[in-house]
Amino acid sequence: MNVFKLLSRSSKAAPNSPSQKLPSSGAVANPQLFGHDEPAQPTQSTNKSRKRKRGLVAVTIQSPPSPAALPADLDFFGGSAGVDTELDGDDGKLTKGKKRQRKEELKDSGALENGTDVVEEEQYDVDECKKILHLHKLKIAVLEDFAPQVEESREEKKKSKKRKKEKEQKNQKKEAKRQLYPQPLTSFAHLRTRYGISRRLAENIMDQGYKLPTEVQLGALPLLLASNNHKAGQNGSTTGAESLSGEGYAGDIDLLTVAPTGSGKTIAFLIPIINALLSESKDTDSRDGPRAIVLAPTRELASQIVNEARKMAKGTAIKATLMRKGMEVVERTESELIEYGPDSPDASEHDEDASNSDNEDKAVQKKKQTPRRAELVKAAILVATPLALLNTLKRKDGTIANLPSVSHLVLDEADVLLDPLFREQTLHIWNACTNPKLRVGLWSATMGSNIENLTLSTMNTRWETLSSSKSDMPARPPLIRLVVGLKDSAIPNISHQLTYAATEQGKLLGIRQLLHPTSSSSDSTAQSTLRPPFLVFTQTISRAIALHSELLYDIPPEAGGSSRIAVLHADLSSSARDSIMTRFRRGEVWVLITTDLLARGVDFRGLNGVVNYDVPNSAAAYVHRVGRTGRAGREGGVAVTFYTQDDIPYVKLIANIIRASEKLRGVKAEDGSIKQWLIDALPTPTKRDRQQLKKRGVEARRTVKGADNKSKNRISTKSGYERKIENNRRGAMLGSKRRAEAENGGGVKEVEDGSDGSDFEGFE
Ligand SMILES: Nc1ncnc2c1ncn2[C@@H]1O[C@H](COP(=O)(O)OP(=O)(O)OP(=O)(O)O)[C@@H](O)[C@H]1O
Repeated sequence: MNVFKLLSRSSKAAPNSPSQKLPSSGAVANPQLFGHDEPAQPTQSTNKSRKRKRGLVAVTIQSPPSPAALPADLDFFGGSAGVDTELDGDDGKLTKGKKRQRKEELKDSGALENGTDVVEEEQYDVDECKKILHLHKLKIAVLEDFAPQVEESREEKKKSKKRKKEKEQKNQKKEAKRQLYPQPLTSFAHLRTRYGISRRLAENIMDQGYKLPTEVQLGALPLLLASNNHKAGQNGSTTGAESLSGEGYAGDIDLLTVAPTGSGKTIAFLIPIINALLSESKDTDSRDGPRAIVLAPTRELASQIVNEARKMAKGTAIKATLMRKGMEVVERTESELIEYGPDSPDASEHDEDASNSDNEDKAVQKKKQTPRRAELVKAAILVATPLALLNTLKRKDGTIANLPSVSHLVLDEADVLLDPLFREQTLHIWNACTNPKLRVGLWSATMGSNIENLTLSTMNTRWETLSSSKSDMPARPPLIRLVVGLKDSAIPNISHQLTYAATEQGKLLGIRQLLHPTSSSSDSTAQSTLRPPFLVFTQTISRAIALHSELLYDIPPEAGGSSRIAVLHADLSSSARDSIMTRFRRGEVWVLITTDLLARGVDFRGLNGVVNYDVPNSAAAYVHRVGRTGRAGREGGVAVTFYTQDDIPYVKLIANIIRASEKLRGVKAEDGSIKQWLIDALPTPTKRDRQQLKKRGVEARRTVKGADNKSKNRISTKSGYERKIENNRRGAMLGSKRRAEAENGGGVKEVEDGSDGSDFEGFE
């Protein structure tokens, strides 16, 4: 079906003809954002200074598949060239022939050579490492300062201003010293040859069709896997980890990673965890509790991570599960038991959710039918939202149970998990992980310096507390920071449109124009025409619902009508949320209206664009919202942001992000979409403005509890005058209907027109 044609009602607008390449068309050729043009890996012939160490195995970067030019059709999220599209972990099955081919590829690259685990191979020398890391815009540094950050008083601050400047200059020099240049991972084949990861894990990575590591994988995997190997080395096996000690880091580390949206952070943290769990001693008892916990801010993101983990761990003993109500993470004494019966609300929600879960989850559900002890989570990897996990850890006396079995803690979207909204819950869970060997990973596309400080102080406090009770604490690992590209910036591979709509009505006209592009508009702006599927973000749930009902009938029946547009928000039940997500991923829904619930982490591979119907409440929120398109380096995504008079105090935040993103793309300031005159004209929001915006959103659109929010949430093209006339007319008609009914003793109309008259809404 030709979606664009149906929506534009134009015979001229052929989706394949415009020069615009869409994220939904075909597989991505290169998932990397930076350093495309130059070879990622210096070859022997081009670089004579390459050092060769030990036995050499030739490792080549496999050339990415040429993008299969799929039409921009209904299979929006259908990846090709081996990138699977399904939701659950059993997808991506390969035919025997393909499996053999994959194995051959691994074999060619040395990965399966003689069945040995670690094949010693060439290493880059320091200059080569620096060059590759620089090319891919990777910066890796040790955050050495473990001392808690002491708040200075105002006076002290003034006094020390001069001193600070000098200190900063010194620090800049120091920073250069603290930089690390570990071996970059230029091919997934190195995972076996250099780090000896499990064969099955390597195959699973290949099965997903991943050919080239993205930047964050290129930098993070060597750091984390070297750390894994270091542990294994301590147990007596020989590894290549020592070779990192010069310019990289050989020991245990905690890692804080800031990398662009859609750059593949999920597998960057999952691969080392699964590998570590696989190599940990076999006799680890699953009844001890989960060994890795991944926290994510929303249920949608958490269940996506579970799916990724299941794909990566397929065929191994490592299981991943989503935290659901009624599950237990730690054994409880009889007095602490919470009883679940068949009639409990938790049980009913669990029933609804079970359709998406694995056998293990179903087993939990069965046991819950009888009112007794809930089933203990047996999976090694537990993915949860902070509140869901904390609720199960809370004891009757208000204390929180410890999680000594957990040796890996990942905070995905760490900045939001450590933001006031989730901070308390997250820190409770972090502190409950009392294992002295706990390794922590913090991941996001945006990370304020306050989050770095909070991370350091949390680590300090935790360390001090543990050391005071344990005498045999291992040495404290350093916190390493990995930054890919420009910190806190939007991805460079999408185009941005900042559109002044003046009023709320103007925004509605604007979005209708996006829904019904004319052939002329599509021709003139072929580079940045927004095509379905796309996401529409509003500030509040009620505005999302209002916009949905306003646009419900905008899609022509021949294109699927109202079933093509849906709304998703936190007030819906879990099963309704799951069902909408599934329909959107399948391409049944083309326009999904939502709140910031879907702003972070959620991966819709072939999403063509994002509409900020209401401006986001921070620069970081903009980065995350627009990052739902342009995933894994896909070109052609469009981000449209409408703003009105009410938004003017805050728009500069977004304009600056767009400018930085275009600069990253190599667009000159004068050619960019944000002109200098606009930047000059827009007011700079104060710190207080920004804080207010973040906390409350744009005041004019806030939903205030108990107040009459009708006008704020009303989204309609009709003016107040038109609505008044309409209401009057409707009232008059209702009145005359009632009078007629009273005169005829009622029921006459029912016979006449076949309706019961209860929902009569005028002649139309
Ligand atoms: N090496 C790779 N090659 C191709 N595609 C990849 C690669 N690594 C990950 N991907 C794909 O990239 C997409 C984005 O990955 P992921 O969701 O992990 O991004 P992210 O960095 O966590 O994004 P966000 O910041 O929005 O959470 C996924 O569809 C994933 O399958």
